[in-house]
Amino acid sequence: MRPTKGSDVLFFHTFGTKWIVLHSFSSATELLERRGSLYADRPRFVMFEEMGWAPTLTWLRWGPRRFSVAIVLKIAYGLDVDGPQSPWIKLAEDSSEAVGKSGAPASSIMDRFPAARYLPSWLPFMERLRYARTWRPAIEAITRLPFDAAIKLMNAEKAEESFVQSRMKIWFENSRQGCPNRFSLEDIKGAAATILIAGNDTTAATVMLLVLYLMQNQEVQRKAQEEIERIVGKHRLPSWNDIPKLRYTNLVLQETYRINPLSPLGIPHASIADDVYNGMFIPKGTIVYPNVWAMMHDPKVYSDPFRFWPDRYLPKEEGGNGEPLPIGHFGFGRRICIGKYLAENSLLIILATMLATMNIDWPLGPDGQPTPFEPEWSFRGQAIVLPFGISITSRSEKAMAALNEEIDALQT
Ligand code: HEM
Repeated sequence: MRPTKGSDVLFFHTFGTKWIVLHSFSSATELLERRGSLYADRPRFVMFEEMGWAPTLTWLRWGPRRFSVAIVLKIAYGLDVDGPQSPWIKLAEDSSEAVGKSGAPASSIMDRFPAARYLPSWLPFMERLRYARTWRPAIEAITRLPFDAAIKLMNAEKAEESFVQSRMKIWFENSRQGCPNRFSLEDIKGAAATILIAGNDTTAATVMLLVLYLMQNQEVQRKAQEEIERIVGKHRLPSWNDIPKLRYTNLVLQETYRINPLSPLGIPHASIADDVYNGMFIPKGTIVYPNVWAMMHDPKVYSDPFRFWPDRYLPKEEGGNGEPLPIGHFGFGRRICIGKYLAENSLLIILATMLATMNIDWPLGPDGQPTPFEPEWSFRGQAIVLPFGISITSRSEKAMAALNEEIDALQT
């Protein structure tokens, strides 16, 4: 590979592995979207295999298993979370913890030298192998336990329509008729676990970011609340029909994606064949990281990029700066997040409901006044804000009554 001066692509070799990091929207769109079929593979995630992740869709190589993507959005198991003590909550929390702190995908010594997984884990430089082994039971539990519970419901003929149920029906029927199955039981388990993990963890982490930025930016919160009052009124909760009309609220979400993309370096792709980009030769098997963080904070695209300012996307005549909505936080091309519409809709209805029902402020200090503080972050793999204190007051009795009614209806 030969770099061109001032290139938006950084490349390097480490012990026989070729890497490129894409720093601009244009290089990421050209390679991962327009030439997407060439970059649809994943590198091998040896450390994640050690953690017990192997059958999970996000880490799968490109190939016939891709069929799962079309269907994985269906709700995974048909199981209920019956209250805050539900064992499924603890299970999901453990796996989130494991993912959140496992480091950037494909970046451990084992990913470079797969044989390193057989070295003793007590060696000082094998910290990530120790981490993988410590968390392996949590990953295995989330792959196995809800799946077993869904099968139990099926056997008792109590199962509701779910992803696992529909796939298992096909699997059993093919087996009964002696027809080959295009997917294995491990594929079904992995795809179902993906819904749970990829969906739960990312959405929850983004809700925490929304709360943080609303707390830190009181004027943005007021402006979004005014929009909710104008479109929804004060006497009911926002509904799905309101969502497309909540333009500023949507910009608050877009600005949250931009200012802190959860996967700052994306999830790496790998190239399937040799390619040439801007005179640069990219050999087959190169690991490709989109540097989403750099794209989202490029001062040539976003003025004052570290300022949380949803108005930046509004046209100039409306007091904004006409800047482009962020892309890349859900990935690129053929491996783009399949849950993006589900995630976006869930986040918008949560955000609109929070804005309608509560004022979010800094936590109160000993003097009873809102007291600003610096939140703490974890940047191991995902960029997530750690739990922090807030103060919440209800906005209107009617909105709170409507919220309580909804909660009661969910619990019965
Ligand atoms: C705010 C929420 C979310 C964010 C920021 C997010 C982000 C991402 C990113 C960056 C990727 C990698 C894309 C690439 O390689 O180019 C990805 C992949 C994926 N996401 Fe999400 N995601 C979110 C929610 C969800 C939800 C709700 C689901 C499922 C219900 C989901 C399922 C998946 C799956 C299955 C993949 C792997 C796709 C593949 O490898 O082909 N995600 N996501």
